[in-house]
Amino acid sequence: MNWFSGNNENKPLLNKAKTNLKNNRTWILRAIFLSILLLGVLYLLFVLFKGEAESNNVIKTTKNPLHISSKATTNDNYLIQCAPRVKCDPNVKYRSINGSCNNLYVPTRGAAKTSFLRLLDANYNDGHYDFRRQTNGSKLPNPRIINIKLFLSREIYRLSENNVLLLPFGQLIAHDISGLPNDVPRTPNDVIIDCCTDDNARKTFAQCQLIVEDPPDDPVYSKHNITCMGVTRSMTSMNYSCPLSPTTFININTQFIDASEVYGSNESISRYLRVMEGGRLKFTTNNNGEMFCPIQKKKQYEPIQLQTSNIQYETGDPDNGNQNLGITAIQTLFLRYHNYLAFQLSALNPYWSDEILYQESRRIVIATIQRIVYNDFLPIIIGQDFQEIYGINEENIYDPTVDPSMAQELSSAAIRVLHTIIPVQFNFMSNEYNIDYSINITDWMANPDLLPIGNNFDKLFKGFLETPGRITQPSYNFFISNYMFSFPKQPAYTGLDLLSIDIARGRDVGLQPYNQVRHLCGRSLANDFDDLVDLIHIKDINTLKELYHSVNDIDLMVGLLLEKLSDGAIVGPTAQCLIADGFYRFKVGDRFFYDVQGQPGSFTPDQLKEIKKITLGHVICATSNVDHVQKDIFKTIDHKSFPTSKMKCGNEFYIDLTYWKEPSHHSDL
Ligand code: HEM
Ligand SMILES: [Ca+2]
Repeated sequence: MNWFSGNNENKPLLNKAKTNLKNNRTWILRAIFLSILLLGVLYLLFVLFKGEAESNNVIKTTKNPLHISSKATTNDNYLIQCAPRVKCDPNVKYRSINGSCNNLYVPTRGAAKTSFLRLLDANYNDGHYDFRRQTNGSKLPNPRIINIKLFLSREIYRLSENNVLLLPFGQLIAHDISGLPNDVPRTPNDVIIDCCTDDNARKTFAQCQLIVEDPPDDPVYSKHNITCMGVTRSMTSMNYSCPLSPTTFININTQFIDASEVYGSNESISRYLRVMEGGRLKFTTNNNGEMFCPIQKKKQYEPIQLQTSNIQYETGDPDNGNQNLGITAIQTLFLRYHNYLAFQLSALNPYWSDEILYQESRRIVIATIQRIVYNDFLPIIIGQDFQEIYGINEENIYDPTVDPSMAQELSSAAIRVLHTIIPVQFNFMSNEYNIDYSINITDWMANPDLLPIGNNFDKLFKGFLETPGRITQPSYNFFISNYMFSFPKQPAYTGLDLLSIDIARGRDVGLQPYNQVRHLCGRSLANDFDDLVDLIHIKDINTLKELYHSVNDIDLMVGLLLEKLSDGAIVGPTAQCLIADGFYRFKVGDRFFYDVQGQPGSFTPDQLKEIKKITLGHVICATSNVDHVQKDIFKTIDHKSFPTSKMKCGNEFYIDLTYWKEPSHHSDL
């Protein structure tokens, strides 16, 4: 209604006021003035709020322009449709064995036997399970041919400033956060089917789709008439009675960094591994009385070669603890460390129960591993500065909205770039720091027999500390690229090719091609091969053109391996981005992360101060006869040339647990 209209409704009012037309006019002017003022104030408020909201956005997006977020649409399907419903007690002090109840809002988030996270939706030809095809509809190039043409013959024999210890520690962490079992086809009588030799199986078993055919002119395999690698597809949610589409993969390990490879990712394994006395884990001893993991009664590990080893150890990671001598050694190290802590804590607190001793020791083991990962390991992998600007080093604030799960892109590609640091040899080093002997991959893969012999454990760790590692480069070493898990009945130098398997695995789990993932990590989409020149050498781009139909077809693993390294890092920008994303999640999304405060399981400030002093050097000193370790534990120091650059185990590496001593209750009894 118009204020000035002369309609009947307004007339009486106007009539009442007719005596003072001037007053009336003033009133109108005032009203107009007030309205304008009000509108002005409203506008000002609007501008202010809008500005603040925008600046908030600016803060959110510019504070960490490096952060990526998942664009996948299927991430919660497993949790919604198939994960068990779990009730949590928010006051529980210790993390559960299977990782459930870490996130109190979504209790199964990050737990063992939940799905991997996808950063980008799965890419399958049929949208469900069939391998991705090239953009022209043809099959993707054979992974072995990709290896031969791009990687195999370009090994760089320059040594790294990092030592070999980086390798077993890295693998230990990889197995903490990721477990994707192979789906091995079997006959109804449980006999393993060899997809390579059984033509019929190839057609009938979906698991056999991943086999890699070796080309007739293969530089290695053709000499031995080996024509095929029997890689099998991975277990899917279907194997866990959860049919989902697109195909979804289940991480059988807890997705948090929580030493699940030491304690197990489910209650039955964790119980089995415990003595149930003094908080200790089960162990065996060698002739010197030194501690090793318990020996498996029934050998479980499947690679054919292991069936010839006399022993296999039980660890919290049943699939991988025996895979190679390095991983078995570092598993043993942390078993010993747990039992060392349990013993020390029981001396301080004689009245603590087995359960408390176990849980408190476990809590310190986990904190120690997390500390080493974020303080010593990750800075080498993605670079100290990058880690800093990514915000991974900031004081920890737990954020329950951050999904702590392992990304498929990280597990099945980015972190596998570290397969390039696998060396050919391990050195066993004497007390006098001489190399006693060296063994080749063909002897140290799947063969734990050597570990408990004599002083091999100490000699191996001395070798790890003293031997320069392999530098990351666009190739795996020749042995792991041709002779992995060499087969007993085959000629000595034959086996599998880890690089082909890594490429094939990416297709198995439906990873998006390199261009898409690179784009997720902030690069503009490449329109043709030549646009990759910012990160990939022109010579490699030319080979990529020969192998793939389009720039949009390149496998993620292949692109990651070819990228120039980022400053200060040992991986290229896209792997760096994916690894940073993962380790941000494993930290900020973990309610029990060691430095989170205000949780029932938080360490006291004094305990935390002590934890922050513990390094892998402390662990090695506490658990072995190694007598000197370097401050930067992953840097090579030649003891003989620089004897003073290392520090003596003893006072320097003493772990003070007195802050775990509880006031005695005896007087109350
Ligand atoms: C001697 C050292 C190593 C050997 C022999 C080795 C070998 C293997 C093999 C055979 C696989 C299974 C491949 C497949 O079927 O897809 C694998 C998987 C994997 N590797 Fe390594 N690897 C080593 C070190 C490392 C290191 C240092 C890292 C990273 C820090 C790493 C990360 C991974 C990851 C994340 C997987 C997937 C694990 C899963 O989800 O089950 N590996 N490796
Ligand atoms: Ca874990």
